[in-house]
Amino acid sequence: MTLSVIGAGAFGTALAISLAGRGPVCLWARSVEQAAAMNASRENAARLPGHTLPPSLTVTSEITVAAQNQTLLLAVPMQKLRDLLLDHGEMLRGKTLVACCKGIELSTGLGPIAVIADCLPEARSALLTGPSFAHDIAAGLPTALTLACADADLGKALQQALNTGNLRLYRSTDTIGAEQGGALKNVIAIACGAVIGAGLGESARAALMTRGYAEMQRMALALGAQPETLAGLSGFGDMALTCTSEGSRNYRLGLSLGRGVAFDPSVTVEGAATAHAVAAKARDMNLDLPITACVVGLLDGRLTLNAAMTALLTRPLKEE
Ligand SMILES: NC(=O)C1=CN([C@@H]2O[C@H](COP(=O)(O)OP(=O)(O)OC[C@H]3O[C@@H](n4cnc5c(N)ncnc54)[C@H](O)[C@@H]3O)[C@@H](O)[C@H]2O)C=CC1
Ligand SMILES: O=C(CO)COP(=O)(O)O
Repeated sequence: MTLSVIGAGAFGTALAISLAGRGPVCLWARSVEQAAAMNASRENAARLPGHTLPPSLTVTSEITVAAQNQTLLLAVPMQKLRDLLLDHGEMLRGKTLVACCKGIELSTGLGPIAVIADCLPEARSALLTGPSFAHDIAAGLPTALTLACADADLGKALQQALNTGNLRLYRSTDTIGAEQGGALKNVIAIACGAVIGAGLGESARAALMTRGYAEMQRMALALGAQPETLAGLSGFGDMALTCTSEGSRNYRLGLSLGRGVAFDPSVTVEGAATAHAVAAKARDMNLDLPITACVVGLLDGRLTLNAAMTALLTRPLKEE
């Protein structure tokens, strides 16, 4: 299987480095300058400094070159996925597209697989998601991810093609569960960061993770996900990583909210838009997601952290 990675951010570059250990990989950067700089320095200094690009990895800014390969990994932020698909629809039509983003589209409430189906119905799609920091993958450290694909045979082929020495892939046909787990855990990570940032303690964080997981299940199962998927790498696994590590940008945004300090708006934080998308969807579906609602209130500046904690602690007492 010949491979291209579309999007030369931290994650796209890390995946390309790992996959290049198996054979030639083409990495597409949208700017000519970035592609030239990466080819010259053999590093992605802007997004993933300190990791050398192997010789079998070529960087290009020509989508026609990247689209010569049949299987394309799409590693752009969730809110940019539709633009990418529409901008390059002619080139991507009929390809196998593996979404590598985590989130829910704000304008539609759709996850990555559904956005691909909406924009390019002829494309074959899959999702690669789970607990993994880009710098861990690029450093060759062990990671395990979920490869979700509704077409079981294609899923098996992709699992074989994308598994590398340090990247172990488990497959699933539950694309809804994988999409929802990867998206919703980022919202809970923001909440956990806020609690730690405000000095409310690790017991409070454990409570938020557990009740946050209950919220993730409530939404995902209502959409048709399987509970085992939520309990796997793409759900529980990624929540555990992102809610406990300062390596996570979502968690770091939460820390800033809890400490009352500014956060660099240029950093990709998927959970912010996703929290708003999920809260709107929960209203439409008549689902109660109190932690998500508090995260939205914090992000919008409508709620202080103390008010959010009071709102959560004074909810009616109920069975677990
Ligand atoms: N960084 C990480 O450790 C991990 C990231 N992810 C996911 O990967 C996705 C991408 O994140 P990162 O690579 O970390 O972000 P990043 O901020 O490092 O890079 C994003 C890249 O997307 C490109 N881009 C933005 N808009 C675009 C458009 N309209 N067309 C084409 N390219 C566009 C940017 O130029 C940039 O190269 C996110 O959904 C994230 O949740 C998943 C697992 C790990
Ligand atoms: O999804 C990730 C780890 O699995 C990356 O987390 P952040 O996007 O919060 O940095």
